[in-house]
Amino acid sequence: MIADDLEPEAALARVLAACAPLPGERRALPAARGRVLAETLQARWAMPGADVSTMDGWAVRAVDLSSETGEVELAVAGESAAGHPSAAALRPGEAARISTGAVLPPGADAVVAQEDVERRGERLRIDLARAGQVRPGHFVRKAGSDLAAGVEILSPGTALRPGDLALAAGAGHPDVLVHRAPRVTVLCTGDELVDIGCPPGHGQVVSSNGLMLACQAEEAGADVRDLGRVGDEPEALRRALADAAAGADVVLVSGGISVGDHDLVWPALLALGVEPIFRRVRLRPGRPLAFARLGDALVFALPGNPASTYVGFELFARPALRRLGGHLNVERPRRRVVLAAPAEGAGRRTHCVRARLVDGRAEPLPSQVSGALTSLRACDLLVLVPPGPGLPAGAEAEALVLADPGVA
Ligand SMILES: Nc1nc2c(c(=O)[nH]1)N[C@H]1C(S)=C(S)[C@@H](COP(=O)(O)OP(=O)(O)OC[C@H]3O[C@@H](n4cnc5c(N)ncnc54)[C@H](O)[C@@H]3O)O[C@H]1N2
Ligand code: MOO
Repeated sequence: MIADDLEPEAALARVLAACAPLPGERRALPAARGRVLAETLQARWAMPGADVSTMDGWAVRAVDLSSETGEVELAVAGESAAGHPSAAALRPGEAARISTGAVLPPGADAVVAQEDVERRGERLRIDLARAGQVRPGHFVRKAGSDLAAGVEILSPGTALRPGDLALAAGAGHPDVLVHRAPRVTVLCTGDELVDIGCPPGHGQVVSSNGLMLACQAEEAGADVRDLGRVGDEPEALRRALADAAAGADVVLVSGGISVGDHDLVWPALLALGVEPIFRRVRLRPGRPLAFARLGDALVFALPGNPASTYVGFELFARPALRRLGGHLNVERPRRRVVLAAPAEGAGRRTHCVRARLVDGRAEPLPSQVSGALTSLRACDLLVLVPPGPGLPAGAEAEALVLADPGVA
C-alpha cells in the first residue's frame, strides 16, 4: 500500500530499500575516476620491483664507510641510471654513479648523496662527518617496501580518486571493474516554463530546475539525459514520462505534483501503471514529493518550487543515486552545528533550513521561501530543524554538509 505523509527518515528508508548497487562494468582507468570499485584489486608485482635509490648520488657498500670519522676514498666504477640498471657488481672500495629511482647495482647496499662527496677524477672523497652514518639501506627504497606482490591494494566499495587510480595503474591494473553509473533522466513540467535564455513573459518563469537537477545528479555520479520541459497536458505528460523512464535507472521530475487542477504528474504516473511507494513527506520544503517504480526505473516526482526540488533531491534522490552507483556512504556528511541566528520551525514538518557555514556556525539564509531561488544562494548546509516552533540562536542542530567553505 502507498505510504503518505512519511517522516523524512522513513521516506529515506523506503528509497534505500528500493535501490541496490548496479552491476559492474570494466572501465579503463581514466574513465573509472569517481566510480566505485566492484572487485578486490591485488598488486600484480612488488613495488618497487628492486632496491632503488632515493637520492642522486653514489651507490656504495656500507661496510666501506663503517669507520666513525674522517674521510673515505672510493674508486668510481660505472653508473646505474633510472631505466638503465647496471649489471656490473660493485667491488670492495668502489662507488657507482646512481640517480634517484635507479636500481642499486649488485653488491651495493647504500647510497651517499651527491652533496656529501667530492669527486676528483676517478676518485671519490666522502667526508663521513657530513655524510653521517651510512648503514645498509641508507637512501634505499627496498624491493617490495611499498607493496609486496599479491597484497590487496583496493577493496570493493572504494570510490576511486586520482591517487587510487595511480595505485591501480602502478600495481598492474589498466582497467577495473566498477559499478555502472546510474542513468538519470530529468524532466520539468509546467505550462509557465520557458527555456533558459528566454526572457519570461507575463506569468512565465525560466525553467531552472532541470539544470539544477542535472548538475546535482552529475555531482552524485550519474549519467544524465535532460529531456527539457513538457506542458500541463495529460497525454503529452504521459508520453514524456514513459520516454523518460525508458532505459533509465532513475527519473527526476520537477513540478506538477501538488493537488491543484493542473498538477498532473501523479495521475499520469498512475495511468502509466507505476508501483507507488510514497506520496508525501513531512518536510519543508518538499512536502508533495512522490516516489514510485515505473518498469525498471525509480521515479522521484519532486515539487516544482526550486528549493523544494533541491532539498527533495538532496534528501532522497541523491542517496538513491549513490546507493545505485555502489557507494558505501550514501548520505551527505552530518555535523552538529550551532545556529548563528534563530531558525524557524515548520509545524509538524521537519524544516530543512538552508544555511551558510560562517566561522563554524550555521547562518540561515535570509529567505527560506521555497519558491525563492535566493534561498539556495551559496548554501553550505541543510539544517534539520525538528518539528515544532523552531530553534533560537545558539541552539545546536543536526545539519547535512553540502560544501565546506573552510576547505573548498
Ligand atoms: N492546496 C495545496 N496547494 C499546495 C500544497 C498543498 O499541500 N495543498 N502544497 C504546496 C507545496 S508545499 C508545494 S512545494 C507546491 C508544489 O507544487 P508543484 O509540485 O505542483 O509545483 P508547480 O505548481 O508545478 O510549481 C510550483 C512553483 O515552482 C515553479 N517551478 C516549477 N517548475 C519549475 C522549474 N522547472 N524551474 C523553476 N521553477 C519552477 C513554478 O513556476 C511555481 O512557482 O505546491 C503547493 N501548493
Ligand atoms: O513543500 Mo513546499 O516545498 O513547502 O514549498
